[in-house]
Amino acid sequence: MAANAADRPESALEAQNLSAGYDDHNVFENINLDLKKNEILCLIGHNGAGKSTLLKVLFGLQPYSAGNVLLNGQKIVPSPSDMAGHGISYVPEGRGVFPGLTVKENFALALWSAKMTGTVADERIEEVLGILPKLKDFWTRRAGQLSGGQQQMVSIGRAMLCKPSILLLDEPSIGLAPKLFQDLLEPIRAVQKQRGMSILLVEQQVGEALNVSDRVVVMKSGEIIYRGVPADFEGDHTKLMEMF
Ligand SMILES: Nc1ncnc2c1ncn2[C@@H]1O[C@H](COP(=O)(O)OP(=O)(O)OP(=O)(O)O)[C@@H](O)[C@H]1O
Repeated sequence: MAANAADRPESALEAQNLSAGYDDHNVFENINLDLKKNEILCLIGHNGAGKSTLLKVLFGLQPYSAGNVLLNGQKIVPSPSDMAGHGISYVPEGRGVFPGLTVKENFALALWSAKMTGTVADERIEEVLGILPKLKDFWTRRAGQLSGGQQQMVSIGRAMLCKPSILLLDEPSIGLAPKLFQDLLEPIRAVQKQRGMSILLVEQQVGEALNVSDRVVVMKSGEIIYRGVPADFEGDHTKLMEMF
């Protein structure tokens, strides 16, 4: 019997036959990727495969030359401000915290730019500190003086302030030991399940990322060469790494 459309998980953010690149060179062509509601989809692949470019295109930071982007099944032309307005947060590779500001000030700036003030702002901060309580340990320190892992936590915490329905995370593990990365991912996974958030996680630390992902997609030289679930690898993610 054919699957009923109602049985299929709904799409949150979708790339349909998408082509994009830089200058006159396409990094990928006719890519199809569907981030479902309430899932963590892990996108992995070697350096230069096109993963960050795809994330940037989906958030509207980079144009595309062909295809469509769909948000909740509706065609859109993404722009960062519209995407933020739709409850989508993007955490770029390399953290992007304001180094001269304290963690508290980094959060205040994000709340101010999202036009959140007063008790709403206080509640959002409390909520994020509940998800990532370690932030309290360095709340009044300058972000630029924190370790890589602490800065990553600030960057992700800041992205969570607007209670995103979709989170685009570009290599949050960069510069982190596997244990620190695991410590960062676990509370995010917990809140993702609790709130029903969708996360597109670009990663190279495959083992840790697979532990918290629902599905996995492998990209190689601008093409998607594999789609599956972590259980396909029976805990041996080296099989997955051999693909790229
Ligand atoms: N701003 C840019 N201008 C021109 N080419 C770029 C630019 N950014 C990326 N590229 C090129 O696009 C291709 C894909 O890069 P991209 O950063 O998307 O790959 P990636 O899979 O995210 O790699 P990594 O894992 O190293 O971050 C690479 O060949 C890269 O050199």
